[in-house]
Amino acid sequence: MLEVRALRAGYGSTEVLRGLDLSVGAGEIVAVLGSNGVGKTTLNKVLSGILRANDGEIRFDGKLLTGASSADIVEAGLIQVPEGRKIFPNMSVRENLELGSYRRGRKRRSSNLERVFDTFPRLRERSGQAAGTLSGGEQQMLAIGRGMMAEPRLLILDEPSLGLSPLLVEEMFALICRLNDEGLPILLVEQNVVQSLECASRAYILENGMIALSGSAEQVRNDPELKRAYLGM
Ligand SMILES: Nc1ncnc2c1ncn2[C@@H]1O[C@H](COP(=O)(O)OP(=O)(O)OP(=O)(O)O)[C@@H](O)[C@H]1O
Repeated sequence: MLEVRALRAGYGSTEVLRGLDLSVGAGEIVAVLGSNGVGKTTLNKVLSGILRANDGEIRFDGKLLTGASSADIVEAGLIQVPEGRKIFPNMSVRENLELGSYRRGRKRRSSNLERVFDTFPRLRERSGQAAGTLSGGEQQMLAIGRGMMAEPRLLILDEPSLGLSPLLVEEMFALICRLNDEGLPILLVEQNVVQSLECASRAYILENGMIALSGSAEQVRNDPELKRAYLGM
């Protein structure tokens, strides 16, 4: 459903993405993995319409989205949960969630809210609480819940495990796997190679703005170069 071809993007004269190809099929969970500064966030900025591509193509269900506005991208169902969660700490959990559905009518908003509360009972329990008082794991759930409120056809997660304790990281990946089991396609952009490869069906390793390695999670996990560089084996 998502096809990215020969994508080039950067900041001024600094090119960060240098001809990147990737795809996500219906029902898949695909990981884009790489260490600090390889261009993961830059890729997400381009996919969400915040940063303009210099060259290449982004298609979603055949529709060309390169150069489209963020509003059109969201309308197409390509929904991103940004790195660092970007929740509003002084607003309640419910108000934060409702922002995710602000383009929908009241009825749709409230049925989306029920669906999110069913997926995240902890958010229901804390719906009236200021979002800033939630734990780090709960804030990440809130960010994902807000993404779900926008009725995603594909969910892009930018480093969802960042800053979480090991136990919460386990919980977060279990949640991501569950959302995908329920049929939601996911592009998982992560530094956590081990956990992501357990969850993903396919993976891409991003290095210097290009795909250095790709294949099934199994193939990528067993690649000798990856084992040496990322897993210290
Ligand atoms: N606004 C910007 N202006 C100039 N250069 C930038 C800007 N944002 C990022 N960069 C540079 O682009 C490169 C890729 O950054 P990017 O944030 O995409 O990496 P990343 O893989 O997401 O890393 P991290 O895991 O640290 O978020 C880095 O060298 C970074 O310094």
